[in-house]
Amino acid sequence: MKILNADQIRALDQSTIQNEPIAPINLMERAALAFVDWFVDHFSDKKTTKIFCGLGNNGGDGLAIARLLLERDYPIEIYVVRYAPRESDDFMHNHRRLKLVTDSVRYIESSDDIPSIRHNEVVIDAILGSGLSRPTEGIVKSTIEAINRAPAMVVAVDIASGLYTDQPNTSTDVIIEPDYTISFQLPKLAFILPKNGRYVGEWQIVNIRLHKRYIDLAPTPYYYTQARDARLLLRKRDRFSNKGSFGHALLLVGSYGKIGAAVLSARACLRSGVGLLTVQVPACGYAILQTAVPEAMCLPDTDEHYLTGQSAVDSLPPATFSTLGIGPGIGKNPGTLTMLRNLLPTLEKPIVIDADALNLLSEHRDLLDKLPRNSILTPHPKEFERLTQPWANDYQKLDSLRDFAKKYKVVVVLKGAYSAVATPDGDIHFNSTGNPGLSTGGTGDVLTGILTALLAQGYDPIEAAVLGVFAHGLAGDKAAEKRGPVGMTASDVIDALSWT
Ligand SMILES: NC(=O)C1=CN([C@@H]2O[C@H](COP(=O)(O)OP(=O)(O)OC[C@H]3O[C@@H](n4cnc5c(N)ncnc54)[C@H](O)[C@@H]3O)[C@@H](O)[C@H]2O)[C@@H](O)CC1
Ligand SMILES: [K+]
Repeated sequence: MKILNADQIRALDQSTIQNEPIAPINLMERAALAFVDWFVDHFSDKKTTKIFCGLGNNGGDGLAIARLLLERDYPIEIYVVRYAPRESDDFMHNHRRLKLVTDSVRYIESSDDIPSIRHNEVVIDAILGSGLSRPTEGIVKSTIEAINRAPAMVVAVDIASGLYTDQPNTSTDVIIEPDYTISFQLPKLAFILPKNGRYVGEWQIVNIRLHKRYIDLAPTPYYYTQARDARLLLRKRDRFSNKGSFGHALLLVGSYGKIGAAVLSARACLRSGVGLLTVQVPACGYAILQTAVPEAMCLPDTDEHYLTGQSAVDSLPPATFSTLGIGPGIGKNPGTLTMLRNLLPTLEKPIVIDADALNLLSEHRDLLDKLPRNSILTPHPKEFERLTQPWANDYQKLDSLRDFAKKYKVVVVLKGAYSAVATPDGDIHFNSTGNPGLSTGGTGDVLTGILTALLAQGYDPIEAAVLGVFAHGLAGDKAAEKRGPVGMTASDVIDALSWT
């Protein structure tokens, strides 16, 4: 699914109005109805609901929502925040319609007009939407502050008033802090960025049938991966395939005390469809790996505690494997650095790089230029910061992510809520699955195993990253359903992996 910017959202509305065609007021009605459908589902107990409306089309939505909820016998109080002399045409239109069913529209012009809000009430925020162009001030700001102080549930229409759709807010901006945001048709970039969490709450998209062709043609670097997108990427297996059809991966993983990382990445790789798997671990990990993961072949390194790339037994040269996954648990021993230094220039096919392999890259940046094109790097934000530099806000972080992926021609998976997959072409795919339970040791090793398996099977690296991150998050969600986000472990994530 695409994520469009505020200008494109405006143009999309216009395109819908012209091409469907539909009168603007009817499109607003459709939006209001979609909101109300959600609302009556979630707030069926008909608590007193205070609706705060601005003077633009977000306010127009609010007035239409008020009328529709009145028709459904909700106890509604309507407040219009009068911060400017003029209202939008569709606001006026809905104002007239509302007047036909109720007289009790109240106006907020000064702080004295702001009503008190009690804990068993619900607030609908329709003050400002995607038309926001400057920080909130005056009576808008005071009203937002009063709503934020109130103990009531708050539901934002389209986007929280005061939150920009696609650009950074400053730390002094006053913004609604909703429990829910119900947004129209497409997610907004603002919803996906960590610093905005409290200005978004739980968010949901409702479909208002905006012009599909406009959306299909609209250029954007931002995508949001949902189940149907992931499903399209998943390949079917040929009835006549054999284990040779799905590649032979080599994992270079583990060090003394961290053989668990090797086991987790190997198990995840096998659960993700790799044909054959060889795992090279320091000699101390040999018996552990052979016992814990009997499906994998094991190459003990000549070093007891660290990977050096030298194997005690004969093996294929790394470049002959379908792909490699390097990093989980390897540490930063000088011998391991030498291994990486010798290995990278010999490789031509994309590989997966994680954890301490990334930290070695950030400490020896000349190695970045030696990465095989389209390799997948999987940093968490701290590791990514070490590879680049600190950022002032989430938007700068995205710029930095995109620049890095383009410069080194790699795919970067920035892990976290809504993990971001940045491509060498400058696109960013945000993931929709996953939960805070994934913030536990070993889940990164699992992701490395998954991505290595997908590359080994011949998936294009961007598709592998988008699909692998989605499947990893989904398995995390299934593990959390069973154990709760607190109780789940990386092994539960592996057990919950499914590719259907
Ligand atoms: N255009 C359409 O056809 C549709 C629009 N919809 C609604 O329309 C909203 C966008 O409406 P508008 O473009 O009228 O914009 P808003 O309702 O978000 O804002 C209204 C106007 O307030 C002014 N403004 C900007 N920042 C301000 C600030 N900080 N303080 C005070 N005034 C400020 C601007 O002049 C802006 O146009 C969407 O968020 C959505 O809720 C929906 O009804 C769906 C259909
Ligand atoms: K709003």
